[in-house]
Amino acid sequence: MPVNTRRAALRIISEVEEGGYFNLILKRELKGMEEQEKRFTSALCFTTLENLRRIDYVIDAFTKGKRVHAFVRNVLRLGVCQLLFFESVPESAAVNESVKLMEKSPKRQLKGFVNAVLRQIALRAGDLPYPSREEEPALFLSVMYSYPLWLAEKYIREYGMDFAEEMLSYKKEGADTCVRRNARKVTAEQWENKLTGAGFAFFKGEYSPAAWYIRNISAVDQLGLYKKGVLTVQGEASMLAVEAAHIRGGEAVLDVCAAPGGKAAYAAEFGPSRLVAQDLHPHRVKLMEETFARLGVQAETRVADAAVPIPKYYGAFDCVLVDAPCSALGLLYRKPDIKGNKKEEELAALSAVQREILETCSRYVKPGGRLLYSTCTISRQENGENVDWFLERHPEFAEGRLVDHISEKLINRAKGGRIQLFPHIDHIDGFFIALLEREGEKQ
Ligand SMILES: C[S@@+](CC[C@H](N)C(=O)[O-])C[C@H]1O[C@@H](n2cnc3c(N)ncnc32)[C@H](O)[C@@H]1O
Repeated sequence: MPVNTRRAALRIISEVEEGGYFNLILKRELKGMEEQEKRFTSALCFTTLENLRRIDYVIDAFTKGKRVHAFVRNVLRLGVCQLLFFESVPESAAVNESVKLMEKSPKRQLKGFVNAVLRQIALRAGDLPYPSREEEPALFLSVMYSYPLWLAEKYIREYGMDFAEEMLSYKKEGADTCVRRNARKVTAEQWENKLTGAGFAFFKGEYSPAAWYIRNISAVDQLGLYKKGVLTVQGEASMLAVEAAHIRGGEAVLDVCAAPGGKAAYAAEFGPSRLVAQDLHPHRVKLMEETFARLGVQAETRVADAAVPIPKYYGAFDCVLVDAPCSALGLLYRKPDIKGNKKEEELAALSAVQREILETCSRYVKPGGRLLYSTCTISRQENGENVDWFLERHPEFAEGRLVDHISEKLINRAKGGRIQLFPHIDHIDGFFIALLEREGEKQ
């Protein structure tokens, strides 16, 4: 593989390290490359970021904890990544190509150091000094699967070591994109022909009747069917959250954390007479309006803080969706660039906001109506504990029968009105869904 691929990879991981968006930087750097070069560069960056803690642990062990300049560390990271995870790259190429990256750099005087460190690591590749699973279980999980130590400790505490390891070691297989048919633009009968006509290989989702997976597509927003609004990209777990709300034709529906509009657009398919979709951030409301325009969805959109009461909404909605801002731990398995940066303090702060939003928005539910609380996280603090807290304060609400509104394949996993989905068990995003019903006769 020519040196330009590794140079591009070096620029990408350096920029991500400085806070840049992986997908955007990757897209820029891949422009103009041959297909094979694109595949190698993407895989090298993805694998390096996905295994960053493990790679750094190895580098630190072989540089005896010395401070290593950021540029040199990134060169070493790419080299170690190839040595540990790329069987197709010979050891000599992994080392020599890394040394070449040093040659034209301001740190070229350290190319001997890079050469020596990588050669030592190559020699010990089958026998690296990782932490012991028995003696330091949390450190072992954190290093081997490259997650923050606090998260490994939390998962061990909440789920036990074996389950925690299954969660943290899970990797997304394949490159399938989950999409939803937009019933406004294409009938169920036309749908498969449309996908076939566009040359896609595709298959149906396992849980949601609306979920379809298209194999190996990139730049979805450039596809004709996407631009025309025939399909939209949405995770299957997110579809399940909307289905759990069992919205019926003619109902008034409010989505209080709605941008960029995925769930609200799906909610529209169930024929509400009124759909209000709001979000805190004006730029995200704009994105949502673009989504709705593309899909032909009619909704009242608004910028609003869901924690601040709107008295005219009291008792006005049959169904209120609270798809709360959350720590997104359920998505980390497919987000190599952010999985290592999550901060524990975030969780308590988010839980407080989620409670405020639940408290405020529960008032908008009509007697006999539903409050659907969802997050894309795996954190009891943000999920079950919030629902317990809410139900304790609101005896007028009770858990609904989620089993009536969720795929048969998930019935055993639902407890009362709630379900926690796990990527390593369900092979979809790690969502939490809770269906809460307000007592009283539906008018
Ligand atoms: C999980 S995302 C929503 C995804 C959306 N429901 C969908 O399916 O496309 C959470 C949203 O909550 C918004 N948000 C954060 N704090 C909020 C608040 N206090 N009030 C309203 N929206 C808020 C964020 O801007 C973000 O768009």
